[in-house]
Amino acid sequence: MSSDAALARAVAEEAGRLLIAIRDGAEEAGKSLGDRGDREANALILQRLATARPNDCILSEESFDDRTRCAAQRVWVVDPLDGTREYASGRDDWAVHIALAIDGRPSQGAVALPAMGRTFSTDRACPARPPIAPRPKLVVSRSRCPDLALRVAETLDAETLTMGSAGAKAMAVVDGRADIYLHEGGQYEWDNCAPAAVALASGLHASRIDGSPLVYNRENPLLPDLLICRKGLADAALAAIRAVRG
Ligand SMILES: Nc1ncnc2c1ncn2[C@@H]1O[C@H](COP(=O)(O)O)[C@@H](OP(=O)(O)O)[C@H]1O
Ligand SMILES: [Mg+2]
Repeated sequence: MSSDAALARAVAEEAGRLLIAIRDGAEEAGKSLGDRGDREANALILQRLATARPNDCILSEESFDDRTRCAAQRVWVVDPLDGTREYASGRDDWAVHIALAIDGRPSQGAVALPAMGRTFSTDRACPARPPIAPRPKLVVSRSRCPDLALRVAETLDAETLTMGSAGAKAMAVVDGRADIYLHEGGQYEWDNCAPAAVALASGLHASRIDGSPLVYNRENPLLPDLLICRKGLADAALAAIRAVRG
């Protein structure tokens, strides 16, 4: 039997190949293409996880949540297509997220970036990251950039980069293309559970913006803010967030 991380990686890559094939062959575009990608990737992931781990629960962005998962220890937290609007507009910054939360902790998981041909997972060695530059790079949502992030960038004298998908942004910090990913204003557990699991496993800081731990499998899956960054920047980023929030 494969490990939970290897399962997450294999299923995320398979869903990624399906999403690429759907987009390459699609006659539809825009929202209907995004909806089809969400739906078909979700069906594939649910089927694979149910077969491989029949006793586990699943929380997916694209499935009805009857909350039976709330009593379970092991819950797969799935976003079959994160960055749907980027996927549907032909961009590369979208991801497949598959994580396993155990007792609410983001324990194992994978983030596939199919259009970039890359998959990151909790069981793969942490990539060598360059030293933190004097002017760190802070990556933010391209369509819902929070004012807080811009003000923190100013406080830290950081350069800002914009990108779609929480997974794509978090993996940019994992592989050293960016140093900080900061979000507030709304996200759900499926948007950030796999990114946080991979970030933590690769030695990064990942928390809420008040510095408290990210906790999953809550009754209400709203998890509206997060900070993922190089450990050496965490104190400065949290202090800047506190200062800006007042
Ligand atoms: N303010 C907000 N409210 C709800 N969801 C949000 C949000 N900001 C970002 N998200 C979700 O977080 C994911 C990454 O967003 P972004 O690209 O803006 O960083 C997207 O997931 P989906 O693409 O799965 O819907 C998006 O819907
Ligand atoms: Mg999402």
